[in-house]
Amino acid sequence: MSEHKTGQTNPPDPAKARTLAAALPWLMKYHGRTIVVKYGGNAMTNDVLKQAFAEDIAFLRFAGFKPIVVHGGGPQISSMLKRLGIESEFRGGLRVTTPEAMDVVRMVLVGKVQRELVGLINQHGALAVGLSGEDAGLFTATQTNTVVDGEEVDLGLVGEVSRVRPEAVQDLIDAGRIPVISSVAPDIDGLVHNVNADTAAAALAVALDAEKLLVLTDVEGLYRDWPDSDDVIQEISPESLAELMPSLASGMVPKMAACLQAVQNGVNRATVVDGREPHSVLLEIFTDEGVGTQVLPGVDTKIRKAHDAPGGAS
Ligand SMILES: Nc1ncnc2c1ncn2[C@@H]1O[C@H](COP(=O)(O)OP(=O)(O)O)[C@@H](O)[C@H]1O
Ligand SMILES: CC(=O)N[C@@H](CCC(=O)OP(=O)(O)O)C(=O)O
Repeated sequence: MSEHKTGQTNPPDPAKARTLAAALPWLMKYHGRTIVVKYGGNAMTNDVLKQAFAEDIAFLRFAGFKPIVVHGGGPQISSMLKRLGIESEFRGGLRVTTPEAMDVVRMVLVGKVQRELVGLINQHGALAVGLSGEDAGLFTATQTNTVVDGEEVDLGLVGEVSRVRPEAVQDLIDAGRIPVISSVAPDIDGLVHNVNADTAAAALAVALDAEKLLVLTDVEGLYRDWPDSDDVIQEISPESLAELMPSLASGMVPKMAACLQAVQNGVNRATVVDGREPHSVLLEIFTDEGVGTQVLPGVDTKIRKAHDAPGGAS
């Protein structure tokens, strides 16, 4: 016996259809294209944001894109180091990493943050697979130091990516999976180094010839006159960004260096977006302008008022 329910239903909402139809140009543009998304630790501080991020990544995959997640976890590492009573400091946006701290970095990134992201994405289908730079030779690191105020600072077990073997990631993408990658990597002798996640994401985007590098963080984009946050750089060419690099501070140094490295080496565009905004990944990909800072060749620098600045759009 069949049962029929009667009662009030809402009429179909034409606005929903318009929103879907408006996405068509971007669906066509990015169909089958590789997009590397760097998810920063500062943009994963609450559950609502994390769930929205996982939905966005699954959405991209079901829309026919090839998303790859490279994740950070700086604040999560700092809080674990603090709990364990291990001191740590940042110089030039990078964590000075002792062997003792390195154990914690690896444990938090691979064992905690990566596992959590994989679990959240897999709530939308059995798609995500976690890897680190140690898996299948994905990244080889070379120890690196930094220069702060003209002086070289020894960063300990910090590496930059000197070689990428993207085959394992490519295999996963070809199988329709979503790789979720932690930024720790061995050097040629097998000693594991701490790699900034922005740096790792850029290296992978270049090696995979990605269409786009999308970097989520906890600010609206690159502020022109930081620490003043009234004016956001909306678009900038690699040449103008290279000129700006020496004036940048803290976490923006590796982030903008990563965007520059990506665009200078064949990635079509790199964008820094505000990960405090739920669904910022979809907003950036399916919107023409006004979201974050885009680094792309051949543009004049374009500035806009910050959304939360006096006189800014809201
Ligand atoms: N010019 C700038 N524009 C925006 N943010 C800046 C700038 N210079 C420094 N910052 C700092 O960089 C931070 C982002 O880097 P970081 O903390 O490493 O983020 P994430 O964890 O997302 O990688 C911002 O929260 C801000 O404090
Ligand atoms: C060398 C270095 O600084 N490594 C970073 C790795 C994590 C990271 O990059 O996390 P975010 O993306 O959240 O900043 C660190 O130890 O914090």
